[in-house]
Amino acid sequence: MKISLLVIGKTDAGYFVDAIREYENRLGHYIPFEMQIIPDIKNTKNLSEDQQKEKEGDLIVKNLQTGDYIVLLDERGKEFSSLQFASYIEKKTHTVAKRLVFIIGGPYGFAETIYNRASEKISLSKMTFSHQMIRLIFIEQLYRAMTILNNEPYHHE
Ligand SMILES: C[S@@+](CC[C@H](N)C(=O)[O-])C[C@H]1O[C@@H](n2cnc3c(N)ncnc32)[C@H](O)[C@@H]1O
Repeated sequence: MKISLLVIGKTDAGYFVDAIREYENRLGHYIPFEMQIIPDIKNTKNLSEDQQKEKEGDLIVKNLQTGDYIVLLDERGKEFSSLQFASYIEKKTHTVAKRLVFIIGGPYGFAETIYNRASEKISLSKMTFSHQMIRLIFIEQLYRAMTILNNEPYHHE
C-alpha cells in the first residue's frame, strides 16, 4: 500500500515547507508516501465559494486513480487518538491494495462530488486549521503512527 496526501496549492510559508519536508523524509523510511500538490485555481475573485469548490473538485478527481481508497480530512469527520490512528493505518495496510489517498480541501472545504466519492472522513480536531497547517499536522500524525507500529520511542502515553 502507498499513502498519498492530495492537497490544493503550493505550501507558501517557508517554515511549513521545511517542517513538512522533514516529516516527509522521516515517513519515507517506513512506508511509500507522496504529497501530490494540485495547483491553485486562478482568478478566484470572480467565483462563488461553490464554484471554487467545484473547480477544485474537478482537479481533485483528475488526480485520482482507479482503485484509490479515498479519505477526506474534514473537521466534521471521525476523531481518533494517536494510538487508534496507528491501528487504523495498520488495518488499511491489510485491506487497501493500491493507494490510500487522504485529501485536504481548499479554503471552503470540499464540493459535494468529492464527499460522494470518498469512503471516509477523518477529523484531526473539532477546530478548523488552515489548509497549509493541516498538512503538517497530518504528516506528523502519520509519522507518529508509523513509530507506534514499529515500537519506537517517539510517542508517549
Ligand atoms: C480552511 S479548512 C476549510 C474549512 C471549511 N469551512 C470546511 O467546511 O471544510 C481547509 C481544509 O483543511 C482541512 N482541515 C482543517 N481543519 C481540519 C480538522 N480539524 N480536521 C481535519 N481536516 C481539517 C480540511 O480538509 C479542510 O477542507
